[in-house]
Amino acid sequence: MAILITGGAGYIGSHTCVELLSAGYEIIVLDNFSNSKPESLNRVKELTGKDFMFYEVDLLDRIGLEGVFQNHSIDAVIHFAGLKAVGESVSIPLHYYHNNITGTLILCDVMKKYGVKDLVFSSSATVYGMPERMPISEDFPLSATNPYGRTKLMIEEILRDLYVADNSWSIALLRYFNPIGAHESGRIGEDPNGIPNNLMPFITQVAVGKLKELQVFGSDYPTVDGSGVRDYIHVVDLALGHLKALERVVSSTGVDAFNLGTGTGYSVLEMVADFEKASGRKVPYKIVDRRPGDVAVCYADPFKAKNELGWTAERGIEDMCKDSWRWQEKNPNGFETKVLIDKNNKY
Ligand SMILES: NC(=O)c1ccc[n+]([C@@H]2O[C@H](COP(=O)([O-])OP(=O)(O)OC[C@H]3O[C@@H](n4cnc5c(N)ncnc54)[C@H](O)[C@@H]3O)[C@@H](O)[C@H]2O)c1
Ligand SMILES: O=c1ccn([C@@H]2O[C@H](COP(=O)(O)OP(=O)(O)O[C@H]3O[C@H](CO)[C@H](O)[C@H](O)[C@H]3O)[C@@H](O)[C@H]2O)c(=O)[nH]1
Repeated sequence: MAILITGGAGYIGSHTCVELLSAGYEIIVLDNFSNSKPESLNRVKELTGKDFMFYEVDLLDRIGLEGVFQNHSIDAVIHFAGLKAVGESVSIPLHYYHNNITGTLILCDVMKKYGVKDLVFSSSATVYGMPERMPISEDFPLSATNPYGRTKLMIEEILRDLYVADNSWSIALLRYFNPIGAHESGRIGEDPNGIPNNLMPFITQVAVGKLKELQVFGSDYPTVDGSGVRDYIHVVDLALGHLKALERVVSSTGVDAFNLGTGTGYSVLEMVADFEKASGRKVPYKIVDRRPGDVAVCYADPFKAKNELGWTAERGIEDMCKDSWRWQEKNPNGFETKVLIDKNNKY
């Protein structure tokens, strides 16, 4: 079976490519490298010993995208491509709406034209807005608190409308909780641009000495120690969730949402302690004010994914911390390989 992976050079996409290739799927990867590096795909090849086709194409480039569908007989699409930084989405909302929503509209239209109607979409737990209770199940009310979250919510609704209009589509909306960790080889992992927004890459960059100290956003939440609680999930477990969702979309029709989380929450201070234990490094931190827009606690009810997809997260917090650290320690500059320049400025 041939699967098109949009955004396949990114953090979750590259780990999913490894699992798909290892399971024997043929993959075709598309990315515009707006938030990733070609080196991640070289390493996917290295890790699996398998080759695949890659296209440097932007989803907004309809002609380029059609070229991919003309060259390959695609059976299904896993759609990761999108911009994901919450703060940036508040500053440049039009760019986020255009990239994420128009990109998805063009993708679906081209899929329709080429008779490909099986789709796995990267949604997010952010579509639950400020939930009133925990754990969060898929039937909770949906809302968004920033433009990024609204793109996910709008795309979910667009995909539901698409199914209503043509019920031969088969779509899985995967609502990820907080992906962390890396492939256990330490060859691929998360490589954020600039100062990380998310907790784990910030912690690893403090531990490796690139950043001075972690700022813990808030110590007065109604949680075990006052810091925010989240459902951290190992990126390899998340990747494996996509294989299960893929099996479902290719064998049925409908549109359905699934939480991909572990069902267990950890506080920021617990994460710091677990990371220090797993890495043997100190993570200096200071407590600062709450970050605007953050919820106190967020964790999944993962029952539906277990029941209907046969998927459960298996890797625990120790593996998540160890693997995040191995990746950071072996690749202090992410995928940027050192380039030696001689005195004549020649490579
Ligand atoms: N990482 C998280 O915490 C998280 C949580 C929930 C949902 N998600 C969603 O999962 C998906 C993957 O996330 P990730 O963490 O791997 O992010 P990522 O930025 O590492 O990967 C996304 C990839 O999509 C590519 N891309 C973006 N716009 C594109 C376009 N117009 N055309 C072609 N390629 C494009 C980027 O270059 C990048 O390689 C995203 O849709 C994201 O919103 C991520
Ligand atoms: O430097 C930091 C960064 C984060 N945190 C805290 O660590 C926890 C996790 O924060 P992240 O930024 O890593 O993750 P969020 O849960 O805030 O958000 C992430 O997960 C959401 C889904 O649950 C959405 O997908 C969102 O886009 C994505 O960034 C929060 O309590 C946050 O306040 C800190 O204390 N210091």
